[in-house]
Amino acid sequence: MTQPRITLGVSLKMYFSYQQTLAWSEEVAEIARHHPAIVNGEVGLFVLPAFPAIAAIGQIFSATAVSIGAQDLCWEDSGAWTGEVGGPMLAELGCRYVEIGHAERRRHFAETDVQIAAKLAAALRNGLTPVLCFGEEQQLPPDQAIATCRQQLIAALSEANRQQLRGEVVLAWEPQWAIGAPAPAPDAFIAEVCDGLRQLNDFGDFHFRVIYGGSAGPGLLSRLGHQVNGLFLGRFAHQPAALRQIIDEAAALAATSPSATEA
Ligand SMILES: O=C(CO)COP(=O)(O)O
Repeated sequence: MTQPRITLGVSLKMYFSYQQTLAWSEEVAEIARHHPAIVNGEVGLFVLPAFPAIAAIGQIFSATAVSIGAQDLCWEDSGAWTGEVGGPMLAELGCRYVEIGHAERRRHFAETDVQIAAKLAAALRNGLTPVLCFGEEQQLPPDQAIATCRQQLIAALSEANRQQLRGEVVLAWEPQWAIGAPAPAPDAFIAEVCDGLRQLNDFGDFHFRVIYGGSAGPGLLSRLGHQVNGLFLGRFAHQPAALRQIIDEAAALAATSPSATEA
């Protein structure tokens, strides 16, 4: 599958009820069916609902170019793991993506670097694209933020490297202090850290896309331009009209991407 020029992801976290998730998905599917940049694949959109809604939204998005995924997975594929969901079942349900290591899982569920690394390996083993979340806890100068993120990435990719797993990994950089905040991190800071992250090349043989998350919403992508490969959205995608605006911004950016002008 060719790579989209701009990638947009939405995690619905645990905000919506089951019925709200379906209603929101119907509206977003309607947008996606008609939006040229989604239809032609220049802008990629993936949606990560709560586990029980995966099958139903898979149906809703089935006639669109929107991909679906999960917000977590078990590091084991099957067996006596009460309450967990394994990669094989996610793949069976039509998931293309799976989120790993979100700050809320690290904080509230005490997920460790070792577990996150094992989950990332499980995702790749099952043909799922990991959306690897990482980011510094406190506000730091850009060079220190990059160094902190680098350590997290080395840890998260270590098990996949050890098992010589390969594939595409979406790097969702989310400074923890910018998650759930009124506004995203400052534009210049995002640009500098994303640039630094893209230049890191000591992680192994993966194909990376770097997307920014943390109170991202309409307007941000236009301001950042080609400094990011896309956005990972939370609350500010809850209104389908706001998401449509972000897709419009992504489409405008995709049309001016270096690879677009070369083509
Ligand atoms: O954590 C995020 C996406 O997973 C960002 O959430 P908010 O945009 O709601 O801060």
